[in-house]
Amino acid sequence: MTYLRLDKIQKSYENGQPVLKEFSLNLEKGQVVSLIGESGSGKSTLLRIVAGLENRNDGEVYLEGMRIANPKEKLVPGYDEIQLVYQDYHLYPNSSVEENIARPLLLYDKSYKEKRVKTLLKLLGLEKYKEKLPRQLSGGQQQKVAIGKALSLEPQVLLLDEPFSSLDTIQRRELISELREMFVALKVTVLFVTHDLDDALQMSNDLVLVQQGKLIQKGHPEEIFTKPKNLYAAKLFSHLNPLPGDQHCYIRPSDIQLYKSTGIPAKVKERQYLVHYNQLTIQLGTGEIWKVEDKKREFFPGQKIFLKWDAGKVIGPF
Ligand SMILES: Nc1ncnc2c1ncn2[C@@H]1O[C@H](COP(=O)(O)OP(=O)(O)OP(=O)(O)O)[C@@H](O)[C@H]1O
Repeated sequence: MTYLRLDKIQKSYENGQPVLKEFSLNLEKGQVVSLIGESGSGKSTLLRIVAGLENRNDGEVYLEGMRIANPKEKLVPGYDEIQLVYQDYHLYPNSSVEENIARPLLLYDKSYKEKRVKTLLKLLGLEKYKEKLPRQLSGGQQQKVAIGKALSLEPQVLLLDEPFSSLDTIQRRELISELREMFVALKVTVLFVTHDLDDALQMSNDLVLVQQGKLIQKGHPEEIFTKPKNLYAAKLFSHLNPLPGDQHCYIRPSDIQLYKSTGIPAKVKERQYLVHYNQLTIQLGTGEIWKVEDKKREFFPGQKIFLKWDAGKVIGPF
């Protein structure tokens, strides 16, 4: 049986356009999936529906066969088994790290509570900060506390709604790799929402792309990179150069080989130093402006350049 099942979810807010359109997705136990979509594509709405915190118009959510009720059907909306973590940490400002993590366990047995909090502090590397208040911690550490708080009830499903947006790139990368290991160790099923492909790739190999409330494509990043279903999926991974005479087909900068004498001629307009290559802006004889990757860093503005690519790498038509 599928562990977490989202079945044809439909959602519109009052008098509004549909925000989610027949959205279906199946997750296995312990699977970590990154859901990527532009701002306004319905990602947060979807997570709130999965958590049982937002009413859906149609469709169902099941966790191990148990139907997740809409908030209007329940006295206390939401489920202990499904925890949602947001970007803003929702921590108790006057409680220590330890107390924050213990807070959802108020009604639990003291020895269980102590054991659980100790385990989470250790897993999250927060032992030495356990007495500190949230404001005495960095953004990354505060986010760890928020995740610890969400994990204290031993949820089976953790929903992460852009939880790292306020952190800088290095903090994000480190935190994501630590959390990824922890999620595997705890066998928790995770749906991670982001609009950042890098964050998504750091977190998991299972990607789901959402556009305007619809699931566009899901699968391994390599599959989406080589066989994107639409222009949005294709553009997520790199710039696309439109083929001359066929504006619906494209070639990626990384799939173009550069030569000094044979191939399709172009002229180098600009050169930008990037970490692994120089990005060249070039103009083709037909007038198109393209981006290409000069991995050997050998071309300069004003120079002639010649291009070749494998017809199999052409993307589209879209
Ligand atoms: N409570 C609400 N009432 C009315 N409309 C809403 C409500 N919440 C969200 N929306 C609308 O639903 C659409 C989807 O919003 P949602 O927050 O789910 O998208 P998102 O993909 O999470 O966006 P972002 O990445 O910016 O957080 C948007 O057009 C938004 O304005």
